[in-house]
Amino acid sequence: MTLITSVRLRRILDSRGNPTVEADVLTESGGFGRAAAPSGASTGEYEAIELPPNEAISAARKHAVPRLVGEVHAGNQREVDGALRAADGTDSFSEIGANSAVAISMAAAKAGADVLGAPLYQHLGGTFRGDNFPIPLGNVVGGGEHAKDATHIQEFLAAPVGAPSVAEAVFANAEVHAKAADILDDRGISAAKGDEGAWAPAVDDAEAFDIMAEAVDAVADDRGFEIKFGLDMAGAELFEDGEYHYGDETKSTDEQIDYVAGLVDDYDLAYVEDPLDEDDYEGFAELTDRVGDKTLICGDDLFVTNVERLQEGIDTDAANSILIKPNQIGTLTDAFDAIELATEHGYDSVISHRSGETEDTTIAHLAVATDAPFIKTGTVQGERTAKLNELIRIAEDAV
Ligand SMILES: O=C(O)[C@@H](CO)OP(=O)(O)O
Ligand SMILES: [Mg+2]
Repeated sequence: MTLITSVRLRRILDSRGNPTVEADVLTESGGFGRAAAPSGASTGEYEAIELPPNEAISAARKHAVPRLVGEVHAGNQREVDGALRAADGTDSFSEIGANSAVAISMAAAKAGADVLGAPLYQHLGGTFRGDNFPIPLGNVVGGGEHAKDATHIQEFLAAPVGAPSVAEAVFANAEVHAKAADILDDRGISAAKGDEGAWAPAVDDAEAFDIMAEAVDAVADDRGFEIKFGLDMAGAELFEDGEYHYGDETKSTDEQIDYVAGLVDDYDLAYVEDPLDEDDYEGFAELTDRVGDKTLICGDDLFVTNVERLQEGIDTDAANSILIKPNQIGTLTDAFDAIELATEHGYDSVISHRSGETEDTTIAHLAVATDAPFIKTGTVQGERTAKLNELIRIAEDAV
């Protein structure tokens, strides 16, 4: 029934206006799935390789499509992803591109779900999934690699930890985003938007903390549930020649650890992603030892959704949370394996978008299917709301 009979690949636009890979997968019994690859700007050094879409498409047509069509079943994700790995032959998908691989992997999953007539989250997670929903971490203010002349810290994220439902959480994050605009306005600060729709004002990081604290408190009061905030520091982007650079100011690794530990206490941060460089397991471990009982210390560029890098983190107590980006590793199978390993060791998984996105909603389904406690997929802007609105629909059983 789910034998793959056709794989089509094309270039479409992503939210930055760059071309990306979209895949259509068809099965013997007429099941259809379509998915597109996202793309990062602050990419980790150890991520799977994204090729220029033209190259990724022609290489996948040559090497992968013949191993899929008439050969594997869309309903058997490990078989599909195994064929993609075999077709590529490298650890990093440098032959067919992680962008082709992830688009095909996700499209096959959707085709498998279509044959069953089941929503994707149920196909991926089984019938007992769909009652628990992730808390959405929403990017409200930011800069770094996602916006010029804005904050050094890449993302200030609203975290509606007390929201009674996923819909309430999604609406609360949008309100925090709107409240931050009001506060900026009151202070006479104009702000463009960064790649993910967050405000990108030319303020220093200290002022951004102030604005976030005020915005989340105001919306929490109004809504009547707890809203905290967190950060993606994208530490690897700040780190150069052995120091962390904040414009003209620099911090040594020890100073950076003290700084982040102080921020966790001062602002009661719910979440800190990539506080340190992507090679610094030791620094991560020290910070986790100091504040890991009060906040999530999450590895993005540190782990790159890779089970070997995650295992090293587990062995060294480097963090207590992992960011999961399917395109960082290339297939849904690999992403699932990372989530399972994380869960087994008490790490919280945060399923994540990329700064370059499409209307694809796979990550919303992945989060529900795996019972992930968090999802990071923006606050406003169509390619972000596509996932947030899909979560609301899943909660209502309306997908
Ligand atoms: O660093 C991150 O977590 C992501 C998404 O917010 O950014 P990018 O996709 O640019 O790597
Ligand atoms: Mg990150």
